[in-house]
Amino acid sequence: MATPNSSADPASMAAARSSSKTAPPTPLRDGFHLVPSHPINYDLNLTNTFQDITYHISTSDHCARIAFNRPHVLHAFRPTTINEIRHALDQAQDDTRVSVILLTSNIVPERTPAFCAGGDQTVRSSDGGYDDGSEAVPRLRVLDLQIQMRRCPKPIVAVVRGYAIGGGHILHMCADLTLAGEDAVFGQVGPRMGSVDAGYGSVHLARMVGQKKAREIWFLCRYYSAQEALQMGLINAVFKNDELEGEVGRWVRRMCMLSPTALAVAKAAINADQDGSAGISLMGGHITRLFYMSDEAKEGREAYLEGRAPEFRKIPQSKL
Ligand SMILES: CC(C)(COP(=O)(O)OP(=O)(O)OC[C@H]1O[C@@H](n2cnc3c(N)ncnc32)[C@H](O)[C@@H]1OP(=O)(O)O)[C@@H](O)C(=O)NCCC(=O)NCCSC(=O)CCC(=O)c1ccccc1C(=O)O
Repeated sequence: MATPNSSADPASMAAARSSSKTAPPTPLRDGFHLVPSHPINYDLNLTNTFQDITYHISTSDHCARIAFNRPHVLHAFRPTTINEIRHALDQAQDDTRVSVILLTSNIVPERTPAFCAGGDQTVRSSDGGYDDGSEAVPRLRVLDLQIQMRRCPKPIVAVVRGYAIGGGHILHMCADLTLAGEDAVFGQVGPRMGSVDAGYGSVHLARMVGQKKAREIWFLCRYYSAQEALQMGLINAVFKNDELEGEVGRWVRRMCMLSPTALAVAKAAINADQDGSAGISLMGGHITRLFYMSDEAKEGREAYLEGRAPEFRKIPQSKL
C-alpha cells in the first residue's frame, strides 16, 4: 500500500514483472492504475515577491506548481506575469527537489474559472508589444516563455480549468502535456481583436491537430469543449472537475518514478523535429553534458590541465 503524500510507489512499477510465464497480455501491466490518485500536497510556498503568480513546491511529490493569480481578469497576462513565470520556471528547472512542473491557475469561487484569457488587452501597446510599466520597451515576452518551456528538460504539465484562450491557449500547447477539467474551453481569438501568433501558436497547433483543423481554429476563432479538444489531439485527458487534482497527482507521481534523463531526451527529440537547429543544439547540449561525465572526456581535460598529450587509447573505445 503506497503511503499518502509520497511518490514512492513500488506496486505500480512492480506490476511490470510477474512470476507467471503464461499470463495473458494486458495493458494493466503498466501498473498505471495502481499509482495513487490523491491531490498533491504542496508544503513549500515560494511565492515570495511574486505579484501575478503563486509558486509552490511539493517535496513529497517532487513537483513545482506555477499558477496564474489574476482571477479578476481571467488570468490574462501582462509582462510582469510572464517575467514572473519565467523566473519561477528557471528556479524549478534547477531545483533538484523538482521532477515535474505544473503550469496552472488559481480558481476562486467568485470568478469564472479560467486557465488564462491571453494577453492583457489593457496594457497592449501600439509600439509592438505589451507595456505595464515594468520594462523599458514593449515586448512580446510570452514568446520567450514559450521557448523556455520547450527547452526545459523537465516535463511541464498544463492543468486547465475554464478558459484557455489566445496566448493562454498557446501556453497550454507549449506545455508537454495538458490535463483538463470538464469545464475547460479552448480557442484562439487573435483575428477577432487584431493579433496573431505566427510561431508555435500556428505551427505547433497544425502539428498537433492537423492542417485543416488548425486553419479552422484560426480562421473561425471558435471555442472548443474539453471533449472536443481531446478528440482533436489538443490535450491528453479530461477529468471531472473534482477529480482533476487527484488525477494530476497520479500523472505526476508516475513521471517521477521514471528515468528523468530518458524523459528529458524524449522531450528534446520530440521538440527537435520542429525546432530546427535550436532543437538539435539542445539535443547536442544534452549529449555533451553526458559526454563530459565520461572517462574519455575527463582524460582530455586532465591532459590539458597537466600540460601533456591526452592518452585516449587508455580508454579503449568510444561510447558510441
Ligand atoms: C474569455 C471570455 C470569453 C470570457 O468571457 P466572460 O466569462 O463573459 O468574462 P468577461 O466578463 O469577459 O471577463 C472577466 C473580466 O476579465 C477581463 N478580461 C478577460 N480577458 C481579458 C484580457 N485578455 N485582457 C484584459 N482583460 C480581460 C474582462 O475585461 C472582465 O473584466 P471586468 O473588469 O470584470 O469587466 C472573455 O473574457 C474574452 O473574450 N476575453 C478576451 C480574450 C482575448 O481577447 N484575449 C487576448 C487574445 S490575443 C493574445 O492573447 C495575444 C498574446 C500575445 O502576447 C501574443 C502576441 C503575438 C504573438 C504571440 C502571442 C502569444 O501569446 O503567443
